[in-house]
Amino acid sequence: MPLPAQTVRPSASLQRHLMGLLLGVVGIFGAGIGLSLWFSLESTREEQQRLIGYEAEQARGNLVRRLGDYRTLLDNAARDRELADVLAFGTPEAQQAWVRARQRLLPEILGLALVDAHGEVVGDAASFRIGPACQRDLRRPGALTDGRLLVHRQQAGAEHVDFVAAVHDVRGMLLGGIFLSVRLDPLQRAIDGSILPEHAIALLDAEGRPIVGHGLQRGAMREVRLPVADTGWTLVVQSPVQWLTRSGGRQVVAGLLTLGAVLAVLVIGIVQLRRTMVRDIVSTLDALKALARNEPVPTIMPHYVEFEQVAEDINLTARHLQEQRARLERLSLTDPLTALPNRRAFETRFPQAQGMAERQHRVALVMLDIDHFKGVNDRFGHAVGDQVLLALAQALKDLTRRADLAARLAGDEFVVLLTDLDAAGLDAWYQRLSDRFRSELNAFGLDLQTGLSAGQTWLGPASRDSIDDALMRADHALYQAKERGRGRMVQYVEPGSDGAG
Ligand SMILES: Nc1nc2c(ncn2[C@@H]2O[C@H](COP(=O)(O)OP(=O)(O)OP(=O)(O)O)[C@@H](O)[C@H]2O)c(=O)[nH]1
Repeated sequence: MPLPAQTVRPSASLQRHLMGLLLGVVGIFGAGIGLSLWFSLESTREEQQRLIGYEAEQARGNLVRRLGDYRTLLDNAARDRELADVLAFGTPEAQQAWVRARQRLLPEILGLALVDAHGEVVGDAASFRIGPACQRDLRRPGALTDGRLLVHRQQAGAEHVDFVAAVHDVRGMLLGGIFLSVRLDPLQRAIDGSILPEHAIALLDAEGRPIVGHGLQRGAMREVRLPVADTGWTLVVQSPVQWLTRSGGRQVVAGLLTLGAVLAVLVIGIVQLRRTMVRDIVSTLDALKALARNEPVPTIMPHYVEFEQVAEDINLTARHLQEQRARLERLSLTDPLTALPNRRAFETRFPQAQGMAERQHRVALVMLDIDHFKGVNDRFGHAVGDQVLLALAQALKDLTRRADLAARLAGDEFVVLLTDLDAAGLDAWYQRLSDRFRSELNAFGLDLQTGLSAGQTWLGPASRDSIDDALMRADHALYQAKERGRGRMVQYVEPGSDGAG
């Protein structure tokens, strides 16, 4: 009974497995590249931030020094006893002369004036280049003492920053002050030299309005803000956002190239692995199919050592199976008692004999039957009967040539195909066979009065003769031999022709 076909559904997919592997490697590499990109971005950001921070520090230092210069100048003047005297006791002319003398010494100064204790400019404010906005500022409470720097941008081309220092008498009484307005250009120069050309810088007042600077932008810029001490001002330095430094960019490109190379190697490797594995599996499958179809089994030569043991086992099993099949084939064509070819072997060989007959060879078919064999069995037993059969088989083996064929059809019935013998040769062969049979019986120690009857016919070409017809003719002739007293060979004669019977 054929075994039911079992279907075992596999749970894992090789392709999925390999793809998973590939994705895993890509993921790890991708994460590595992402991480190094992130580090590069961070270090670029930090580096940029550090650079503009350094620029801002430089600019603030320059600015504070420059402001300090003006402040010191003013403070020194305010402490001068001569100024206190001029303010307290000087005539308007003396006060004016004091101012004019100093005005000439300071080219960057826009305005210079003396102020009384109420914040009013002493003398003609316009001639000292003190505008109404500055005068207003001077009048506000605490303007002489709070040290605030005020920026005035009302007049284009005359933008300036105001410095004020209080002047006291020897007892510390407030006499008034000295007022100084400075153009913004020196402040601009103080901060300009500290930054790279592509960077922007600006000085903002307490309300965030620009005092000096250039190029400040809103939006995606890196920025550093530093307070300018004692002023309420803020210094801002900006640079366009640079995402990656050149070396960081190179690192990322190198990482991507490495990832690409690893991917390519992996993909090629996996495709190759799959192809080679499939080839190994297909060749194994081919061998198994050939085995199942009883065809010559090709020797499996696997590519991978992992398949070596399987291939060796299949090759060995195939060899064993082939040997067993050959043995079975031999057995199926061999009579088990006499080891002569059996009826199947005779039927297999018969077309070859017909071919010979077709090629003008004389091929004789002789059917043999042991005389009174039943009686031998009955009198001496089956074992002796077997000995008799073996004696005839031995005689047939000895007296048939390689091109001939002797087979046991059944029981005590044998058949022989003989090539290239004429009638006389056949008779002689029959005689030799009978004699040999008897001597074989003697050799077995059997003294039996038995002989051989034979019926003979010539084979015709396949187109006009068949195995059944030929056997029937030989059998008919054998029957004639029995009829005529046994122990003889009779040639088949067509009914109606001479000598028929
Ligand atoms: N010992 C033995 N006997 C067999 C074997 N096969 C068949 N037989 C016997 O062979 C005998 C065949 O006898 P037949 O050929 O019919 O009769 P016979 O006595 O030979 O008579 P004739 O052929 O007319 O001379 C039967 O008794 C079978 O039982 C076998 O393998 N061994």
